[in-house]
Amino acid sequence: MKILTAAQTREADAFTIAHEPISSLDLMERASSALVQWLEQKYDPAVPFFIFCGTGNNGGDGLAVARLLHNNGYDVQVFLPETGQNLSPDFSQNLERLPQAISVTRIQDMEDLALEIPASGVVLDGFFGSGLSRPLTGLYAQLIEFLNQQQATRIAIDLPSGLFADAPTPPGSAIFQADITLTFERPKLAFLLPASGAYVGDWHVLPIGLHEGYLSQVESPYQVLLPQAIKSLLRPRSKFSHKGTYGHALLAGGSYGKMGAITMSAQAALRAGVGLLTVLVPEIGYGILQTSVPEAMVVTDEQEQHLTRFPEDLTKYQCVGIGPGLGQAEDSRMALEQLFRHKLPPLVLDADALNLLAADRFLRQQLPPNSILTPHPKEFERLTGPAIDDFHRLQLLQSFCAEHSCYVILKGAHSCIGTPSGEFFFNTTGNSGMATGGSGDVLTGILTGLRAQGYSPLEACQLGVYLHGLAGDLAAEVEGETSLIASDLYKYLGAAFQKAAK
Ligand SMILES: NC(=O)C1=CN([C@@H]2O[C@H](COP(=O)(O)OP(=O)(O)OC[C@H]3O[C@@H](n4cnc5c(N)ncnc54)[C@H](OP(=O)(O)O)[C@@H]3O)[C@@H](O)[C@H]2O)[C@@H](O)CC1
Ligand SMILES: Nc1ncnc2c1ncn2[C@@H]1O[C@H](COP(=O)(O)OP(=O)(O)O)[C@@H](O)[C@H]1O
Ligand SMILES: [K+]
Repeated sequence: MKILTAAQTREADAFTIAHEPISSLDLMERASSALVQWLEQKYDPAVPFFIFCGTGNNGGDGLAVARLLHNNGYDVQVFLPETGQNLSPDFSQNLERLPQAISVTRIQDMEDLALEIPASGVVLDGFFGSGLSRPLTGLYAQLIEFLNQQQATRIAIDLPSGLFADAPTPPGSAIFQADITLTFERPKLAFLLPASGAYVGDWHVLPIGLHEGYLSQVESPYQVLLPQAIKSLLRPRSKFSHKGTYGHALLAGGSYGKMGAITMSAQAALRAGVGLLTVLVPEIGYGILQTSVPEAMVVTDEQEQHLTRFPEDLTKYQCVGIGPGLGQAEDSRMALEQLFRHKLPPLVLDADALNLLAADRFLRQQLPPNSILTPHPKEFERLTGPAIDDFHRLQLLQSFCAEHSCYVILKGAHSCIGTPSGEFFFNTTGNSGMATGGSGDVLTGILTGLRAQGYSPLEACQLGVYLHGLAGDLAAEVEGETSLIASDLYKYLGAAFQKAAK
């Protein structure tokens, strides 16, 4: 699903109004009805609503929601800061439509707000949405600060006020700290990035019937990965297939004290459906791998504690994954340099393989095209140099992928796949239980297993991040986020495949 910029959202709005056709006021009514339907499913009429409105269309939504909730028996109070700003026509119309019985408090300064908001109440933020043009100051900033201190549930309409939808918000700006954000039609880019996403809380997309004629043709480099798209990528196994049908993968890594990393990758590659798996480890890993992953074949380096060379001919493998637990010894770096000189099957590079690449510009330039790299933000910035903010990091991602013709999975709460052609795909599965050592090693195994089965690099990245996160979500339902550990991720991978195929 494509993500739209604030400017594209306005175009979608205007296109829908012109081509459905529908009046702007009726479109606002449709958006507000979608909000109310969501709210009524979650809260009963005993819950009081405190609705704060700006003077644009986000405020218009707030007023329409106030009327609709009131008409359905909810206790609603409205608060309108008076800053002398222009009123949008739909705001004015909804103000006229507001039933007399609803209490409206006009606020010129904070002293006008003698208000106790009970913890059981809900605060709705309708100050600003996609029309924010500058950081909030003055009365709006003071009101946001007041609301952010309340115990009540804070819900943002469309976007937390003060947050830019698709540009960095200057640090220190006043931003509504939402518990929940109910956004229209499409998630906003800011929701998916760590600094801005921290203000959004749980977000839900409410469809409001924006025109398909616009949505299907609009160009956007940003997309979110949703279940339908993932389902269509999964290839069923065929009855007369055999282990050769599903590829032979090689996973290389492990070093003294870090054999767990490559062991978990191996488990994950197998659970991802690869036909045959060989694991290349230093001598010290032989017994460990043979005992803990009996399904895998094991070849060892003559060096006891870390890898120093790769087999000359790797062409019998359909994918080679390198990095988990590898370490950064100089002879491991040289082995990688040697490796890049040969004809190679598709590569997945993670962890210390990335750190070795980062430390050696020459090595980076030899990176075989169509490789998949899976850095977390620190590993990523070792490769590209520091990012000023999350949006700049996306620019760095775009140029790195283009320069090296590779696919990079920038890992995080919404892992982002960058492609050589400049697209970004954000994952929507996963949870903070996965912030635990070894989670990334499991992802490397999944990607290697998928790529060996013949999935294209983009398909493997999309399926890999989605299934990895889904396994985390299914594991968290049983184990809880706190107790989730990386080995749960491959244990629940089978259930994730099954759920994704439904
Ligand atoms: N298609 C959809 O998705 C639909 C969207 N809908 C809703 O419309 C919302 C967008 O509405 P909107 O364009 O009127 O913008 P909104 O955010 O209300 O504010 C603009 C006003 O605020 C002002 N202003 C800006 N920054 C400011 C600041 N820092 N401090 C003070 N003032 C500031 C700005 O003034 P200006 O920049 O011109 O000086 C202007 O007057 C959207 O989020 C959704 O809720 C639905 O109703 C229907 C379908
Ligand atoms: N808060 C979170 N929400 C969702 N996924 C997360 C979260 N934190 C971490 N993850 C996922 O867990 C994995 C962590 O990878 P990484 O940092 O490389 O771990 P390790 O090096 O310990 O294996 C990534 O795939 C990341 O997307
Ligand atoms: K808002």
